[in-house]
Amino acid sequence: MSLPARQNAIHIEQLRKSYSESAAGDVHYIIKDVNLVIKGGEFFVLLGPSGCGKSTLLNMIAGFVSKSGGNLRVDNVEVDKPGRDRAVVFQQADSSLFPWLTVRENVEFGLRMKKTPRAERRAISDRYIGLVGLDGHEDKFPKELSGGMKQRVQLARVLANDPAILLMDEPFGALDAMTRRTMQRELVHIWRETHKTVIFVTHDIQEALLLGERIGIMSVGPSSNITDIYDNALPFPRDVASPEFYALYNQIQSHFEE
Ligand SMILES: Nc1ncnc2c1ncn2[C@@H]1O[C@H](COP(=O)(O)OP(=O)(O)OP(=O)(O)O)[C@@H](O)[C@H]1O
Repeated sequence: MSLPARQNAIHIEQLRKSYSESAAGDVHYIIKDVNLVIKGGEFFVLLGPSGCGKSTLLNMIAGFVSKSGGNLRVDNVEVDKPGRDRAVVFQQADSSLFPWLTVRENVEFGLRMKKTPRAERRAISDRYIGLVGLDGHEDKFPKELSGGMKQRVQLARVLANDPAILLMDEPFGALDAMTRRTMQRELVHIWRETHKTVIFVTHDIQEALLLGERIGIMSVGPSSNITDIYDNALPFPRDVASPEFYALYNQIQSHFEE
């Protein structure tokens, strides 16, 4: 019998994406020949400069963007559309929350769609509202919340639907530094508690090192690719002031210099 941590693995082979083909038949690839295996339960960070194709790759795994070539399988099933096993957390929580619903109603929205009984819905929303630190705010509307609180609601809503794979596209990019640090800590806590597979996109090296078990470096586009993968076995909670953290930071930064 396979262990739960082995499920939800993602296999990517020679994956390509192009949006255009010139009259001469030249193909302009955004990403080209990406090969990657992500283990179930792993926290994987995709790190790369702006415009290199991180979101494109994430949206292909989500099933929002079709591939132009290669293979992309989740649990050995080829991805060709979005699925309940995968959920995306976007940078802007505003666009994903319903302004006319309270925090609790937003968190329970997917469960309502699935016709989960009321008592069960309540128990699940209580759990995740608590997990993201929003106890006491259940009856507030999005307009009454700060940016960080809205991002927590988005995360609680995604978690309430219990996807096996969390696809996070610079989810803390719009937050102030202190809130961002708190959210990073909470995400690590949630990941260690729920054993979900996480793919987290960022262009911030420190964020990548605070979160990831492995960090995949994407090259500058076009025809972007994952050029290097770093293992990050530093213990949690990670200490940005430790010599090991600093050494790994410098190693990764050297990719983006010149
Ligand atoms: N629908 C589209 N049609 C054509 N080109 C697109 C489309 N979506 C993205 N691109 C191009 O693909 C490239 C990669 O974009 P993508 O958003 O994946 O990069 P990114 O690494 O996530 O960038 P950032 O860090 O700035 O968010 C960019 O050059 C972008 O212009």
